[in-house]
Amino acid sequence: MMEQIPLFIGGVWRNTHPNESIPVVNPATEEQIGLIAKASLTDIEDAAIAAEKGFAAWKQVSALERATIMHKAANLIRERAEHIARTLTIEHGKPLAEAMGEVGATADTIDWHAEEGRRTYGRVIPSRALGVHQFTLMEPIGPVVGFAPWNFPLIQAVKKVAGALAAGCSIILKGATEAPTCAVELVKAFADAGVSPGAVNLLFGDSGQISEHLIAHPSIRKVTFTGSTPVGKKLASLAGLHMKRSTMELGGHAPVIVMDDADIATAVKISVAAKYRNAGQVCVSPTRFLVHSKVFDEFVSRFVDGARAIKVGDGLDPQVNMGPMAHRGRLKATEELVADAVSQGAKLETGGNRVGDRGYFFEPTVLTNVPVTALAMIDEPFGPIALINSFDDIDEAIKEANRLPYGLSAYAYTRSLSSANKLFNGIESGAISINHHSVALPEHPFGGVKDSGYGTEGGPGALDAFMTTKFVSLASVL
Ligand SMILES: NC(=O)C1=CN([C@@H]2O[C@H](COP(=O)(O)OP(=O)(O)OC[C@H]3O[C@@H](n4cnc5c(N)ncnc54)[C@H](OP(=O)(O)O)[C@@H]3O)[C@@H](O)[C@H]2O)C=CC1
Ligand SMILES: O=C(O)CCCCC(=O)O
Repeated sequence: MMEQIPLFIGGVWRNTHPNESIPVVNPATEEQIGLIAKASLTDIEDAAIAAEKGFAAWKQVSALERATIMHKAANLIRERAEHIARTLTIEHGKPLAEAMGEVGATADTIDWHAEEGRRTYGRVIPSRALGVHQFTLMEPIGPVVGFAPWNFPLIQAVKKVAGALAAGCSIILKGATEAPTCAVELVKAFADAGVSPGAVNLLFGDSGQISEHLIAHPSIRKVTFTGSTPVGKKLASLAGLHMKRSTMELGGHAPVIVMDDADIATAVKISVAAKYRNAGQVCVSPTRFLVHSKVFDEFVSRFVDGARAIKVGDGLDPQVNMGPMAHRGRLKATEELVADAVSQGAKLETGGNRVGDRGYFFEPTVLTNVPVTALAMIDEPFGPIALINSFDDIDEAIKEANRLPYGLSAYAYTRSLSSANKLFNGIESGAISINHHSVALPEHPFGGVKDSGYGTEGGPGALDAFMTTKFVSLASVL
């Protein structure tokens, strides 16, 4: 039996006619494993109306009760973790251990936002006049539409859903087509935990149609998107046109600066694991390695050994460290990026080829001496490709780090406090990790600068993105 993946609108699961379905493919086997209900315009409009009703109900639920319901949802995710992780691996391709990590992080993200929802404090403002009380209230902005990407279809979905619900908003989540079941499980956990009908809704389908209809819709007050920079610019323009608040978490092309005083063995060990995690389909993936010429040969040699030691295969195999690319398009794009770099003079140190002829597997790849005109040095590679070049001077490295319009994440390795200081002040990025690789935890603000977008998810200001400030000036009646 083919798995049927439904929509969720106004507290009711809804299937569409099988002719209006989108196939789900296992990227490790290329077998069709499911059919997703594709939302019609009527479904999309119904979701907007449901989200408006859901907002009216959910904002009346006390912050404490909302937190209790959200904690219950987090625990349901934990209870169902094995099933959710397994389907995530089958649909997306990532190794089971990575999928389990994503499920665990999802539950933690819900818990963290639930508690933040109990602390949406306003401020008291000393008034200039006697008998006048002035203060601010933080109010939920209203129904939100959130778009989850396919690379982390669960953790990037929950940041939007948990943020909205904790603030007292309702949300329509557009789930990732490549790995839809985890979005269904996420929404199911909230429904089973007792969120108001319509507070969480789930759509799949034509992302262009969904975004155009909902961003323009008068009921929708906020859009939050994780995905590519070109699509983000389009949605941000649409949001501007309709005066909707937006958060845009877009692409990256993270530089990694390795100084000559760094612990090279550690830098390589951390970087190899981070580079090939999720087959490199990570917006904060370390990508442009800029290595001091004095340690370049040692770094490359160790890195190549690390890349060759990675076992590629079906993510359900516990021995596997790297699964397939999530969809056929990424495989083709990765092949093209490697061919282009080599044709422009880059040296292929290892990898560079598709693995087998079934499944979207690609070898962990290392390219060195890559010209800055190579496409991989300009566009986000979003695949298992490490690009390693050398530098002699820290200012030169910072200049190269800032060359691209992206500014999401950056990494550096050095034992010198003065170099570290220069690097974290000089590099234009939303985040920088020095001497380790910090993953995005719920308490960390996550977002980019320049073409990597604006606004942050998580961290101390997580709920601000879903709230408005109301100023109240109250005079006593004389
Ligand atoms: N920042 C990040 O985490 C991510 C970055 N990317 C970047 O995007 C590149 C290409 O990814 P790819 O999926 O092939 O291409 P796209 O740029 O077409 O799609 C990127 C994401 O945006 C969604 N999307 C596309 N058009 C619209 C729209 N009009 N309205 C709303 N959502 C839309 C897609 O959903 P759908 O597939 O349903 O159309 C998908 O999730 C990657 O190489 C990477 O650089 C991609 C995913 C995540
Ligand atoms: O959307 C992305 O690609 C970034 C997700 C980061 C997740 C993590 O570092 O754990």
